Amino acid sequence: TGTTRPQRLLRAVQERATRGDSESVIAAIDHFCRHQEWAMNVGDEKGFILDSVVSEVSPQTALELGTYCGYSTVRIARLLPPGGHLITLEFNPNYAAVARQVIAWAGLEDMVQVVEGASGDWIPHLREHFGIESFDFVFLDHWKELYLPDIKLLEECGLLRKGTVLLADNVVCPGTPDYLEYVRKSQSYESHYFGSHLEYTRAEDGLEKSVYLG
Ligand SMILES: O=C(NC/C=C/[C@H]1O[C@@H](n2cnc3c(NCCO)ncnc32)[C@H](O)[C@@H]1O)c1cc(-c2ccc(F)cc2)cc(O)c1O
Ligand SMILES: [Mg+2]
Repeated sequence: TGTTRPQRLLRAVQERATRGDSESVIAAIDHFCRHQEWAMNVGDEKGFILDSVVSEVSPQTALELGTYCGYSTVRIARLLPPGGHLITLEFNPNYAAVARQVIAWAGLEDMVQVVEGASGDWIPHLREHFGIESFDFVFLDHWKELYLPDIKLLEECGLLRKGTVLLADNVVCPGTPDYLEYVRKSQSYESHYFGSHLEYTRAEDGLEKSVYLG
């Protein structure tokens, strides 16, 4: 019973990054994934696109589906405006435990709430539990076949408002065909594809940005 990859990723952060310096945490994870072990973080190339969308939206309320080790959580939280807050849902307790430590190492624990549990169970309770009216920004990076059911649930729960920006990872690799068809065909969304590459590789992948029109 050795360590898990997320635990080895966390150790790389604690050994290489400076406490409280979110840029060094991001760099340490990218270094680990390029030179030690590949891991399914959004990565630096797609991460740069994520940064630009988060900076443009400057969300007061943000939601992430699928925390994993907290890499994209740190990328988003470091760019939140004053008073901004990010809720990230993660149903694997071991991943959640690693993510909390990565987020704390980056010094961003005050802006982030890691919620342990399944998105389908939690989304209907976010308003009552966290006093959220609606989300300004949603990052989707959990199981790919759940992107579509989860945004439909967000719609039904009234957690999207005119102008809410959804950003979805992996719409090419592994791919999210039903989600893509829905947001690109629906009159309720204005969608745009940002071509890029699968994290730390030369394979094609990209992010889909979809603005909810109400
Ligand atoms: O599969 C990928 N991501 C999945 C992420 C899952 C994380 O999200 C958590 N999670 C899952 N479902 C839920 C849920 N709700 C569902 C339960 O109700 N509620 C809350 N949290 C959830 C998991 O516990 C993980 O922490 C992926 C693959 C490749 C890839 C590409 C090419 C390859 F060759 C290999 C791999 C690249 C990527 O960027 C990828 O994101
Ligand atoms: Mg991903």
